[in-house]
Amino acid sequence: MSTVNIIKDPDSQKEDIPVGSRVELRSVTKAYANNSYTLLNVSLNIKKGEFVFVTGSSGSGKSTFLKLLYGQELPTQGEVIVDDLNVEKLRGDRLSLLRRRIGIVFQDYKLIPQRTVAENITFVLQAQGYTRKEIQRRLEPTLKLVGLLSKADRFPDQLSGGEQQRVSIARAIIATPPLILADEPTGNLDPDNSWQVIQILQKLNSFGATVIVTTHDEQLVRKCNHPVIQVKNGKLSRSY
Ligand SMILES: Nc1ncnc2c1ncn2[C@@H]1O[C@H](COP(=O)(O)OP(=O)(O)OP(=O)(O)O)[C@@H](O)[C@H]1O
Repeated sequence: MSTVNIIKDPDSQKEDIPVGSRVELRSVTKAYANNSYTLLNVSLNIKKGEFVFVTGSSGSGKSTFLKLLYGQELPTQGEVIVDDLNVEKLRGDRLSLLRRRIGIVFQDYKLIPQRTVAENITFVLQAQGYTRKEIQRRLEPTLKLVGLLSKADRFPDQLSGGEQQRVSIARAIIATPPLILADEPTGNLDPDNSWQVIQILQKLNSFGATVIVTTHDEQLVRKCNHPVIQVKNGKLSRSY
């Protein structure tokens, strides 16, 4: 397992991102209770440090794929591996530790309305027992990276949608996770804001994080030169 380094230089997060995670699906089938199957016997590898898009029509299974990676859903059959960990076998503390190594970004931001930008971003670190000093040390470079240094004291309803999504990215990455999962992060954004979000994710990827982004936005996918995993009829097919 790669180690999570600590942010040292406020002007450069490059040293802070650990070596990215490796992801593997081995003959995975996922069937929900009232449903035939969403994924059927799929195998897939995503290497450390890759940036991949996941596309597919509504209901095809994109979110399910991400949920399997962070243990929100368990496979009906097969194995889901993140780094050297079999996600299904993790329980309690070990599952929490895996989740600390994964930054998750959602389409609807999931910010706490009564808390400021800074509080939203640092809330998780507080819950994880980071010292106040360490939290402060991480906050500024993270705000800088997402372009929100001047808005740390605002509340979510005082921000645009694009800014809110950047807060949610900051929250996902402040602990410098080696794996970033973004589920339709641009689904509520206009093209300019979408592009900003993708550029931030690309920057984190250039620092070493493995990044997996689900999207419906074919234009965005075409604009970037990243591998694409298409989810269709229970299968995952990779473009390269
Ligand atoms: N908790 C659940 N219980 C039962 N069925 C579910 C559950 N979650 C998802 N499904 C079903 O699994 C299929 C895949 O859902 P999923 O959310 O992964 O698709 P998606 O590709 O992310 O869709 P969208 O693009 O609309 O977000 C759908 O048919 C959905 O109804």
